[in-house]
Amino acid sequence: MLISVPATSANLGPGFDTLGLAVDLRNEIVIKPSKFLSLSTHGEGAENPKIKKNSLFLSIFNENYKRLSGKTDNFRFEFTNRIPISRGLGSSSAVIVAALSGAYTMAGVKYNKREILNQALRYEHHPDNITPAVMGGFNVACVEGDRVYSKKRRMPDYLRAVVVVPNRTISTARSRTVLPKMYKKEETVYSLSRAAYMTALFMSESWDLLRIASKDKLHQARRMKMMPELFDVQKLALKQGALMSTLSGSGSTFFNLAYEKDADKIAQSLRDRFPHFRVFVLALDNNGAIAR
Ligand SMILES: Nc1ncnc2c1ncn2[C@@H]1O[C@H](COP(=O)(O)OP(=O)(O)OP(=O)(O)O)[C@@H](O)[C@H]1O
Ligand SMILES: N[C@@H](CCO)C(=O)O
Repeated sequence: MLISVPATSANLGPGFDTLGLAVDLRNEIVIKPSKFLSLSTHGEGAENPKIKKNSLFLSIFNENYKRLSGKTDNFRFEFTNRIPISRGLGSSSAVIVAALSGAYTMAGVKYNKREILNQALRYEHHPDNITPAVMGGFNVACVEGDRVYSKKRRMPDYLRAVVVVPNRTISTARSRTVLPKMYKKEETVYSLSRAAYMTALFMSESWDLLRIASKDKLHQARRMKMMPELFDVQKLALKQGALMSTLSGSGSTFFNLAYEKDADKIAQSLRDRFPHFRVFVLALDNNGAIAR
């Protein structure tokens, strides 16, 4: 059994805990029945003993496999990690969604994506990464009770994500602590109006107005101050023709949306100026989590 889950970029500027999209950079997990529990890890984090142990995946997989099958069985798990860890590209969501998809599949229980998404909300309480990780595409999502309500729009193949991955991690839990408990009405309206406008732009493929719509006053600048070089990343990406340039999730990655024809030029400028950061040009993903 192969499970594959894409990386995701959440918030997209003003859509804090609400908007997100999937990019074509996937973690893959092969799961096979086995006499003993065994794990192998390749790629991102493979040198880190905590990641190799993958207690996040195992605890969710085991809890749900037992819930669904009534049994405790052993498996071999082969992880190929391509999503940078703790960098704002939804690495934790990918693990959660993979563990749930794996548990349902190995237990032989039929499921739909909505079921996986609602279960994933138990482990990650904001829906903006888990929704595109499950569904693919651009998603607007809200939570009511213990359910995610979301709407997906497929992304066209003439756009690219130019993703700048700094060499330092920022954990989501820590990055949420730098945010205020209360916001001024002006800041709230500034971001709320842009999140609504941005949703309309994505839904109508009006890319050229994203620069205005992607500005935010709730979280970006406050978080970027933890890594001030990010202000220069944003300035350069926009100067080179990015349609929008936003902190990806809680950081440290920067997400730039661009027309395919501009993407390589933007990426090269960013590589030249920030040689210590990794820069990827990625297609957008419309498939979300896959199990086969
Ligand atoms: N491939 C992986 N294997 C094992 N654990 C992982 C893996 N990817 C992520 N994790 C766990 O998730 C944590 C990172 O979650 P965190 O929410 O801080 O970052 P993120 O999901 O990459 O960022 P964001 O939510 O802003 O997009 C890691 O510290 C680790 O515990
Ligand atoms: N909406 C979340 C995304 C990161 O998981 C945040 O900004 O904290």
